[in-house]
Amino acid sequence: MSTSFSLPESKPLEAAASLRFADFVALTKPRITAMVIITAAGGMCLAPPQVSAMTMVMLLLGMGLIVSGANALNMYIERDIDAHMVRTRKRPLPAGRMSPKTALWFGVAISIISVPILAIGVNATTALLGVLANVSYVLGYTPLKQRSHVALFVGAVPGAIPPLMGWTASTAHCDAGGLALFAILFFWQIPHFLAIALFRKEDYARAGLHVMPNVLGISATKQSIITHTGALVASTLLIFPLGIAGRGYLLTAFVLGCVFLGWASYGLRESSGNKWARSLFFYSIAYLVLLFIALAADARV
Ligand code: HEM
Ligand SMILES: CC(C)=CCC/C(C)=C/CC/C(C)=C/COP(=O)(O)OP(=O)(O)O
Repeated sequence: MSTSFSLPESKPLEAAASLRFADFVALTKPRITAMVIITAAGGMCLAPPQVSAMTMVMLLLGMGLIVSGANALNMYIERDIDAHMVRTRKRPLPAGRMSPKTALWFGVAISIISVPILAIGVNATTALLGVLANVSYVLGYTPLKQRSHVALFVGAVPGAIPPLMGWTASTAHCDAGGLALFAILFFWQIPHFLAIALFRKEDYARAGLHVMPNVLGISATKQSIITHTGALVASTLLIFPLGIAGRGYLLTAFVLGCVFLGWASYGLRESSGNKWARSLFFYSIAYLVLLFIALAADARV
């Protein structure tokens, strides 16, 4: 379904508006950033040689800054689109509480600062991956979102790089263990976002964004959720034969995965609507947290 529309500009900056700390925090998408940091910390704990406390601090600091910078630049580029969506219209830029220039410089500054922190404090491979993730999210995924629903698969690459960065912080190279963690995060993002795209399809259509339910339809989207959840479960099980985590993890990943697949399949019924999609999105978050707890608790290092 294509939608013709004209985008209103984000509100002009109110003269009296003073810059608030809370708005800078909002610009970093703090909840998503926190979760991304957890996946990076997980990658770091699982890789064979344990890193020093200083490397750990540098990775988490550098990761926090490079992800926050990417998110601020995403909000800068999407300020007019965000003004159209119920979910995003109260953000600092569309609401007129911050000037676009401030957001741009904030995003550029913290992205740049993060690079020497990662390169010197961690290692060159991890810094390079961070730059690749930041640039592909800001200059690849963000503009593509306005053109094609395929953007999701491009955006899932930067989203999957942080656990790999955690791994390379320890090993300095991308081997099978790091790539398995990358695969888990890559596949996890597809049902995570397609569930959101289902229960927010009207919001996305209003903003002119081409998400899968509005392009291929609801049924194809539900099928895609199941296929990618299947690939997610397979990649989580791969962790055991790779010797990264033990039987306790394997059992937990299997049970969590069966629940995910079962709930995704329940959605195939025509009557499963927004309520089901919203619950699948919430389960995706709980699933990832529990999976990483199981990984950390049963790590073989
Ligand atoms: C293609 C990749 C992704 C897309 C398109 C995406 C999109 C979104 C959207 C639109 C929301 C808001 C949901 C709502 O309230 O309606 C959201 C929430 C969330 N996402 Fe993702 N996400 C992606 C990847 C990730 C990754 C990699 C993580 C972390 C590992 C993550 C963690 C979260 C968390 C924790 C929330 C709930 C907190 C919040 O709404 O701020 N997401 N995601
Ligand atoms: C190391 C590094 C820089 C990693 C990048 C991590 C990162 C920012 C992951 C999130 C991936 C993603 C596509 C989120 C949704 O953005 P959206 O634009 O669809 O969300 P919105 O509509 O809420 O703005």
